[in-house]
Amino acid sequence: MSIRAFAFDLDGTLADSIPDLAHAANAARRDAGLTQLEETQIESYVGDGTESLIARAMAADMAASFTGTAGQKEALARFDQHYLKGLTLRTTLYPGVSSTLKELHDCGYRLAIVTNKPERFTLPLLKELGIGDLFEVIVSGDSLANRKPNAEPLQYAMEKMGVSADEFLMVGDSKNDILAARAAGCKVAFVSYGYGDAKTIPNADVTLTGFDELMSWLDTQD
Ligand SMILES: O=C(O)COP(=O)(O)O
Ligand SMILES: [Mg+2]
Repeated sequence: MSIRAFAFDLDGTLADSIPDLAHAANAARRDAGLTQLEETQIESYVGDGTESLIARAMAADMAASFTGTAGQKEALARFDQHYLKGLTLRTTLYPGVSSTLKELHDCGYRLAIVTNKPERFTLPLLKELGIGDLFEVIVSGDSLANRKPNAEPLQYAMEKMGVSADEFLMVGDSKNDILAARAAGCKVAFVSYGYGDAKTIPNADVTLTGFDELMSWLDTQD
């Protein structure tokens, strides 16, 4: 079966959102009287949703988890305020993303977003980046009971678009994207320019070093 539909991860795949995420996380740390962290350190905390990002960023510890303490809730509220004020101050689409998405859309492929980012950030971010109208399904980290690496968001997107797993390709930059695709039984492309650590990433069906390589890979499939 050939590919008819795509699910795209957002952070680290379509958009380089670290500068604004790091700025907001550091602003939440400043509000709590903590020192500023390097962007690269905050980058390593992204991928499991905003609550995890905040728990890790406030503790400066990858092993920290969000347990809903008063301090974490306060930090999350502060982060929300800061991030919503500047979702796209320094966030940009990666090279080739806009043109490739438009080409896929014009060719009749069905496009979805499957991100762990909460909906309150996902929807305005896609709009500000000028690509929101290209997607017929947008599944955020808090849209359903489970998020990636669970199969549920991909299964939901496939059902909404009426495509089967062998017609569906997940494109993402993290372990969660690959595990979710495997759990849902669909193919997966790993983009190596994102935030995932290639050393810890399970095997994907294809690795793309640039987003526009998707078109040439697609030509090889049937
Ligand atoms: O916000 C996150 O934790 C990650 O978002 P992503 O799933 O689009 O990479
Ligand atoms: Mg990602």
